[in-house]
Amino acid sequence: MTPTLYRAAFMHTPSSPFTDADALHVQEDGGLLVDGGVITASGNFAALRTAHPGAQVNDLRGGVLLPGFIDTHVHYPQVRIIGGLGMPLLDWLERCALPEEARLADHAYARAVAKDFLHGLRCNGTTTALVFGSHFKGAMDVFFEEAAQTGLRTVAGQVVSDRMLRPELHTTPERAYAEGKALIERWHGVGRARYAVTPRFSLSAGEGILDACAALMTEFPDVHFTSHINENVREVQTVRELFPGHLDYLDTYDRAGLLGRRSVLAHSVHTTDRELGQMAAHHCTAAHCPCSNSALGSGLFPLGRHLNAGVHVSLGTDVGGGTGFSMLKEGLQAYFMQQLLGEGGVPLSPAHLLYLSTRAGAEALDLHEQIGDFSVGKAFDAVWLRPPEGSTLEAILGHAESASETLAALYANGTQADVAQVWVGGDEVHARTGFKSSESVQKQPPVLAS
Ligand SMILES: Nc1nc2[nH]cnc2c(=O)[nH]1
Ligand SMILES: [Zn+2]
Repeated sequence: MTPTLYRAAFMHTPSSPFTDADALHVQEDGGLLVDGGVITASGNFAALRTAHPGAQVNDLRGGVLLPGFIDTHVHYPQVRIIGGLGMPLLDWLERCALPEEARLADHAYARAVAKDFLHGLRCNGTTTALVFGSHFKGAMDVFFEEAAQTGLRTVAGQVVSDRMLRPELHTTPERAYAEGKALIERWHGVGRARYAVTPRFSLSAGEGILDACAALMTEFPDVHFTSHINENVREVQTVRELFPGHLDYLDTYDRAGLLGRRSVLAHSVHTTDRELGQMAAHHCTAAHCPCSNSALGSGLFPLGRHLNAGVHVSLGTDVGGGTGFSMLKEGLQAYFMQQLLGEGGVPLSPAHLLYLSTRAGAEALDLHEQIGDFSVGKAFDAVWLRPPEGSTLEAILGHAESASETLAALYANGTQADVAQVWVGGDEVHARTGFKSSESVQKQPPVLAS
């Protein structure tokens, strides 16, 4: 097939702005040559055009092209209950989340929810997600089937628990192991799907369930692990009471043998220094979910303490405790919360926000050799942000004087309405009306005027 040369103003962070002052890479009139879904050359458009005269040009000027967003904590069964405000975590679970999760016992209902959920991801420019699944195996088969239809990259797992939720959401260690094994064998590594072993949290998963999870991870060492940790003070206190012989919340996962390079722990708001030290030693990731932490009043994420301890941090929307699928909004809320911490906060630049919503997620999932930025050899996973004509964001971008200003404006103002087109591995997975790649795109000067 003829390679495609994408012409766009693009930005990406091939390294971390937390450790590299020059992490933000910008091409104002850039070119990305894509062959077989993989970026084979990257640089200035004119130079690439000369070097590759036979390539088919896809002109994406008039917007900004970013690597596809990577959401590292989002719940599939909760898409239809986004917006339950005014409750702390445990009340919200009981009143909003769990009744809806019980409805996914019905496969037809689960399929409709999966479609809504996957649509929410892709129309917000999210190309990869670490997905907290359903308690029901059937609803997970349905989810993976639907995800394969969309072309998105998903790392997802059946959620397992054996106490303190609702009886219909409880399983046994034997069933958790058997159903997890069947799902891994059917879906892990098939197309763009991967599997994550997913106990809901230690509050609802006794030692037998955690051991069943560990057995799966021993048998299938390249699967992922995800759960919640230290989100809410009442939750932390209850876990302490349920595991009197353990040092702390992290120790409940650690002693079961669940922590490693591919472990992503969501929230981590009330984490102790001992736990941070152990998370760093195990190379775990903390998935920061700032909109959810705000909506449920869980607390202000201590980003500086995580970074100082050497804990990797990524970003998650935590739909439906969170307030929607937009990783732009999540980045902005992460910025707000560090601002609110005053001197204890980490000042986040636009480059940090881009890194947290793209490359940091790829690192969390150990997929950074394949996705997360626009380096040569990476899959072409991308989101083209192009504000609608007449929008405020269009006016702001037209007057931005630097790449950093443009990026800040995108995070401060961008919404789903600005997502014009989305690709995974070079395949178009979403196009706003009027922006199909088969249709001719209106030619406009680059937003990043030099
Ligand atoms: N935010 C959030 N925290 C949890 N802890 C256990 N389950 C959940 C959930 O569904 N959402
Ligand atoms: Zn969650």
